[in-house]
Amino acid sequence: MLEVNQLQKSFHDEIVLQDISFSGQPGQVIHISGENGSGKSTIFKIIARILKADSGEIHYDSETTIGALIENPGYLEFETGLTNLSFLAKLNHNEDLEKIRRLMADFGLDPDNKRAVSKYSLGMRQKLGIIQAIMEDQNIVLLDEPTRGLDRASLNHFVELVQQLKDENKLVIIASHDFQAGMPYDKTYRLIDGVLQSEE
Ligand SMILES: Nc1ncnc2c1ncn2[C@@H]1O[C@H](COP(=O)(O)OP(=O)(O)OP(=O)(O)O)[C@@H](O)[C@H]1O
Repeated sequence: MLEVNQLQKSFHDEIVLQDISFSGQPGQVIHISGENGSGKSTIFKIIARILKADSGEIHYDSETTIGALIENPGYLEFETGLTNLSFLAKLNHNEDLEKIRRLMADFGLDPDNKRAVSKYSLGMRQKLGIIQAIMEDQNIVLLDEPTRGLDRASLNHFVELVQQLKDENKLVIIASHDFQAGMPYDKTYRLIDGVLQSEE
């Protein structure tokens, strides 16, 4: 479903990705760990086609949709969380308001709360970002440091959410510094010096 072959990427003279190859299938959960600046976000940006690799190839089916939480997504700061998510889904003509409301409520965000996103905490913003990456039933879900700022209950819900995505046959790829206990990982990699090392 996703094939990543021999990606290379440099910024100016700095080689960030030397040789990145891996593949993922529907229903798999993949973890990529690595230190700050090792290139995790760069891999996601290339898969999401925000950034071009210097060489190498990415293959996925033409009907595949990608959801992504990468770095700090921008929002309409003076609007509510629900308005923001609904707006983003409408841009793709793919709004399922009931689903958005349910995803928010399940994650402890009251969809009817009138608080503007500018007043959201880091964890609340992360939840919006995670919901945005899955609310349109995307087939491949890329989550970059998704658990930043999440409290214990939200972490537990996140683990359940990833299991649900797996059960729904999504391919979920998570990048983070550390290993989250209880996650249903099928493959784990460590990104070191621009190369992915399998941890199995
Ligand atoms: N647009 C860019 N221009 C120049 N250098 C960049 C650019 N994007 C990333 N880099 C550099 O590439 C390296 C990898 O960055 P990247 O954000 O992919 O790492 P990361 O593993 O996601 O880091 P973190 O864990 O801190 O989020 C860093 O040295 C960064 O400074």
